[in-house]
Order: sequence, then C-alpha cells, then structure tokens
Amino acid sequence: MSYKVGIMGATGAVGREIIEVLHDRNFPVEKLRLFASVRSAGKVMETPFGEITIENADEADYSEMDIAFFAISGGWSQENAEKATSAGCYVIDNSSAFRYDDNVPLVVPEINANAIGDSKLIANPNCTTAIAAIPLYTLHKEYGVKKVIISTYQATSGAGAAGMSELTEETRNYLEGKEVGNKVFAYPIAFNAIPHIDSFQENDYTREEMKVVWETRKIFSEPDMSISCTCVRIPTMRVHAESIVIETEKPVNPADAKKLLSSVEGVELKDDIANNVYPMPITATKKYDVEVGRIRQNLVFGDHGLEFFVCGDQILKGAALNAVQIAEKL
Ligand SMILES: NC(=O)C1=CN([C@@H]2O[C@H](COP(=O)(O)OP(=O)(O)OC[C@H]3O[C@@H](n4cnc5c(N)ncnc54)[C@H](OP(=O)(O)O)[C@@H]3O)[C@@H](O)[C@H]2O)C=CC1
Ligand SMILES: N[C@@H](CC(=O)OP(=O)(O)O)C(=O)O
Repeated sequence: MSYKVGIMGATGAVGREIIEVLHDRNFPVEKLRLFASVRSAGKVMETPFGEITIENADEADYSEMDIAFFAISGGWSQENAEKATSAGCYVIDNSSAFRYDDNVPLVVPEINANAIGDSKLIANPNCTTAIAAIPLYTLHKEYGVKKVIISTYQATSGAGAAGMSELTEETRNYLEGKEVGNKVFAYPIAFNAIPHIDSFQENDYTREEMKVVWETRKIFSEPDMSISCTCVRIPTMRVHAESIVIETEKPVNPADAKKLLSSVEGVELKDDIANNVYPMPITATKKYDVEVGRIRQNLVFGDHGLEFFVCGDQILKGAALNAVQIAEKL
C-alpha cells in the first residue's frame, strides 16, 4: 500500500523538513505533491523524491490526495481543513488552529496514538510542548508528576524561515557595525534574549507559554496538571532547549530517573557531567531523539523533585517528525 501525499507550505521551515523525513523514514509515498503560496507556484523544487513543481495551495483538489500535511498558518488551516477532510483526505495540521478543539485529537504518537481514533483531522502539538512531552510523560507514569515549571531557550526557526533569515542578517549587521533592526521578533535578536513569544494573554503569560499548559494537559489526559512556563527566544538557528523542574507524588532519585529515561523511545540520555556531556542545540540539531541530561535532585522539592535539561530539534520532533509519525500510525 502506498499513498498520495500533499504538503501544504512545502517551501517553509516545517514543510521542507516533512519532505526530508518522509524520505528518510521510507514513508510509502506513491505520489508527492508540493503546495505553497501563489508566490511560489510554478517554481521547481529539488527534493529527494526528484524535482517537483510547486502548486498553489489555495487551488488544491483534496480528492486527489490520501494525506495532506498542513504547514502554513492557523488561519489557512481553519479555512481549508474541512474542504480536505470532506473530500476523504486525512489532514495532519501543524498549526494551533484545532489543538484545543475537544473533537480533534492532539497527538504525540509515543504517548497517545490511541487518541487518533477514526478522526480525519489530527493536530500536531506546539513544538515546545512536544519536546518536553516524552521525558515528562515517562516520569509522570513512574512517579506521578504533581507540578511542572519550565523555562525555555527557543531557536529563531520557531518563527519559520523568516526567523532564521533575520538572525543571519542582523548578526551580520551587528558584526559589521551597521544599524541592527527587527521585523519578525519584537526586538533585535542578535546577541539578545527576548522573553516574548507569541501574544501576551490576560494573565500576563504569553500564548506560547499557555500552549505548553493547555497542550500538555490534553496530551497526557491530565486536565488539572499544575504547569507553568516562561518562553524565551535566543539567537540559535534551530533546537529548543528547556529547563524543567518537577515535583512528584512518589519519591524520585536521579539515578533511577536516568535509568528509566535511557530506555525510552524518542529520548537520548546525555548525562555524564564528569565528561561535560549534556544536551545542547549544536548536538541536538537534525536529531530525531530529544536529548535529556543534567538530571539532578531539585533543591526545592528534595526527594520528591527533579530538575533536568532537554534539547530537541523543534522542526523535527516539534513539527515534521511528529507529523510523519502520526501519518505512520494512520
Ligand atoms: N517552525 C517551527 O518550529 C514550527 C512551526 N509550526 C507551525 O507550522 C506552520 C508552518 O510554519 P513554518 O514552516 O515555520 O512557517 P514558514 O514561514 O517557514 O513557512 C510558511 C509556508 O506557508 C506558505 N504560505 C504562506 N502564506 C501562504 C498563503 N496565504 N497561502 C498558501 N501558502 C502560504 C509559504 O509559502 P511561500 O514560500 O510561497 O510564501 C511557506 O511554504 C505554522 O502554522 C507554524 O505555527 C509548528 C511547530 C513548529
Ligand atoms: N511558536 C513556536 C513555533 C510555532 O510555530 O508554534 P505553534 O505551532 O504553536 O504556533 C516558536 O516560535 O518557537
């Protein structure tokens, strides 16, 4: 069995990576179609599947596709998902448009693949959420996680291809002594750290921070889990890093937690401080597994608390890889 696959937003940071992951994982593709805006329509893209001419996403005929990966924007997904699913096409949506809809499964396959059921529309989680999810869920199952506090260090590619270009251009401007500006980010990103990702909410958290709360609860089926997050943009190209503190129901110790996490699919334990081994964006880049390390007993919660650091390629596990894993489950 092989499938007719469409990628909507194929020229973007996530779309490009979906093409690579489909090829790398030998997804059974009968025909691959690439779609983007009218600006890109007609251009030819080099892919591991050969040269493919980009089509206008607004004119897609979904009856010609079995699965469509949506990687454009929330608004575009809102406008087009129904058209696709009613034509019999499965939609795996990378945007936040449907994640909080009770009728749409929000899936990290290693955790809640069974939530897919017979839904034609499946939401892919926020990247910060997806990267923390597997180590957190593993510890939750074993020790019962009562409270979670996360601080993030998020890469510019989280803001798409334009975010990466702004980092490169503004770093060059800075080093050449030229005026430094900003369009994608709220302030110049070069040599900076900006505690502001997505819009501010009524409770003074940002929407990115609240996504971690809402989505973790939904994926874990734990509607009351106590979670708080601070999201910060830093001048890296890709990979989101997260410092995570948990309080647990049962006593927990770092040695047992390391042993547990070392056996989990999707996690690479990088924890050997004697040899300076720990997670970092430069080692986690283009890696499917999320790196986990710096695991230690938390000083505040004592033997009922852990503190650790994760680094995950947010274009992969936070978007393209997770989306393709959902397609594999389908
Ligand atoms: N970057 C990340 O780490 C993550 C992103 N996501 C989500 O994935 C989606 C895509 O993000 P990302 O790849 O980063 O974004 P990019 O800005 O890098 O890419 C956007 C893509 O959408 C296309 N596009 C833009 N406007 C339109 C339009 N009006 N009609 C049709 N196509 C259009 C672009 O085509 P063209 O080149 O022709 O302009 C491009 O292919 C978003 O919903 C984002 O929130 C989710 C998790 C992580
Ligand atoms: N907001 C994330 C990336 C992203 O697109 O997330 P979402 O799919 O939840 O909008 C970041 O900027 O790092």
